[in-house]
Amino acid sequence: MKLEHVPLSAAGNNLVLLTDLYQLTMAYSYWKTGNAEREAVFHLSFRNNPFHGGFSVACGLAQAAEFIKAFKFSEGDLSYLAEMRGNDDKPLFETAFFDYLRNLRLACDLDAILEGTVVFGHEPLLRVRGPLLQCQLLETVLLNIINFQTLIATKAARVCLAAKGDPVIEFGLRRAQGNTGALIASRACYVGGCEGTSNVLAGRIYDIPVKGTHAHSWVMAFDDELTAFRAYAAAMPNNCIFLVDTYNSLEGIKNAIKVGLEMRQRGHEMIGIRLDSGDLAYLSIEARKLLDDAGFPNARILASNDLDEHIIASLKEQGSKVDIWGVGTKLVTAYDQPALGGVYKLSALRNAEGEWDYKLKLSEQVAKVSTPGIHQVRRFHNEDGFIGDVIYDCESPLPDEVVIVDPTDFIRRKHIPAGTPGEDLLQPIFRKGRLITDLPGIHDSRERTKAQLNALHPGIKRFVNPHDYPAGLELGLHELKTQLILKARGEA
Ligand SMILES: Nc1ncnc2c1ncn2[C@@H]1O[C@H](COP(=O)(O)OP(=O)(O)OP(=O)(O)O)[C@@H](O)[C@H]1O
Ligand SMILES: O=P(O)(O)OC[C@H]1O[C@H](OP(=O)(O)OP(=O)(O)O)[C@H](O)[C@@H]1O
Ligand SMILES: O=C(O)c1cccnc1
Repeated sequence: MKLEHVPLSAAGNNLVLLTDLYQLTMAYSYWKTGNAEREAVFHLSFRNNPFHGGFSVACGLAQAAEFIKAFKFSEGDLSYLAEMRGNDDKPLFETAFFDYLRNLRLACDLDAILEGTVVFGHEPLLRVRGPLLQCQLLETVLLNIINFQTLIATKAARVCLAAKGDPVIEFGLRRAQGNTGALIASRACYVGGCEGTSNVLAGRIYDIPVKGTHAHSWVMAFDDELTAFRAYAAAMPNNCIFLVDTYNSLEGIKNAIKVGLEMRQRGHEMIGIRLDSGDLAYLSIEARKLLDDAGFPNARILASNDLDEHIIASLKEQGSKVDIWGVGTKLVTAYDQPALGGVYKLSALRNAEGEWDYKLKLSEQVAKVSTPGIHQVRRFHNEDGFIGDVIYDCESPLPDEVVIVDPTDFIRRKHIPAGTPGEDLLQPIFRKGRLITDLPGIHDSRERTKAQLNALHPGIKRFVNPHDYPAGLELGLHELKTQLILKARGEA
């Protein structure tokens, strides 16, 4: 049975205080200075694809939507805030602010790129529009949700690409970053392309197929390996993948074959074996020969042991005969890049005359200068797949012939001829705080990842020096940004 309501944490769905204190002190100050209700636009984006890769996979929208739906300050939350003191030992917040928070109902619009969509640096994954105070209160938790899940879905997609269509099972729970991190990592791994997880609660909560073998402790609990395999086959004849490396892998394979033949006489078939140490290329090739010669051409060879996309790719190149990959620690902890650097930036604010003031944050580094405006992303394609993404300002219609300008190097441009087909990626999800669409389920999001990766040129998916996918600013938006940079520096 699938759980009807997916709790976001042990505290239930209401995570309104899962934020940085400065969001609340700013919210209070917007309220106090009469700025709380000014209409604002923020975008959530990251600058660089993780793992030195050429693409990322968007993930986390489902949980972000759960958070927004449940957003409400409880009496307990307000009492806690009422106890906070400033450096003069007086209350940090006025009592009247708690009445404001008590009655606060989110009235923001959220537009988002769907889970499982491939995305690139600088593209807005989310656009939040609404009262300034409310948009501000969403910053930290949206970053927390989208940064981690996009990172892990991207890692999973890379591991699955390396496996070239072989099933990948996620085994990460025991070494994941806490139990909530493990659960949500299992979900992101499935969206990214894994076929299942060993994590039973993740399976129940998110409807992910749950799979597994057995541990070394099972073998060690008996006098010898053969006895252990026989006992497992007797107890669990319909789920036998024997872990063969407790003492000696080649002997272990032979013991698995012995027990597999005995199982056959009783009308059962072993699924296969698991290798968990040693040279996985050599051992899998030997295992395949032994299994085939013994009449088990369909027995599967599962490999685990500190795998990641690079080791899997190398094992494939070495001609390994592994056909299922169990990947844990390096996947769910994003071992080689533990965080995605997503940011959430204010880009437009209504002024007293009711017009938009476009906002930008300067930086010495070109890549860190934020982009002003109210953005949408149009993805262009031809019969071979995706050819380029343009970030444009919704207030100015796209020209017939689009010029995409690289946000970190304005000399690099791509021209998209008039009439090239394309779709807008940001889709309306919430209007005035109300969910207005059925979000795709986890299985659809996983299918989307597969289809999206198929539409990317292989050069963009390679692990070493991937080709840069053209994703950047529409020429008019680039020019507007340049003017605003010069103005902010007093050089206009
Ligand atoms: N043929 C291979 N090519 C590249 N990497 C491999 C190959 N075979 C195994 N590996 C990887 O090399 C690493 C070997 O790990 P390690 O040095 O801990 O040895 P081990 O065989 O696991 O020994 P232990 O008995 O301590 O578990 C693992 O990450 C494993 O996935
Ligand atoms: O290496 P990972 O990618 O993280 O995959 C998970 C690992 O966890 C288990 O080892 P562990 O030593 O914890 O238990 P075991 O006795 O069942 O092997 C399993 O055998 C894998 O080696
Ligand atoms: O089922 C397995 O083989 C498994 C589960 C968790 C961790 N390592 C292996």
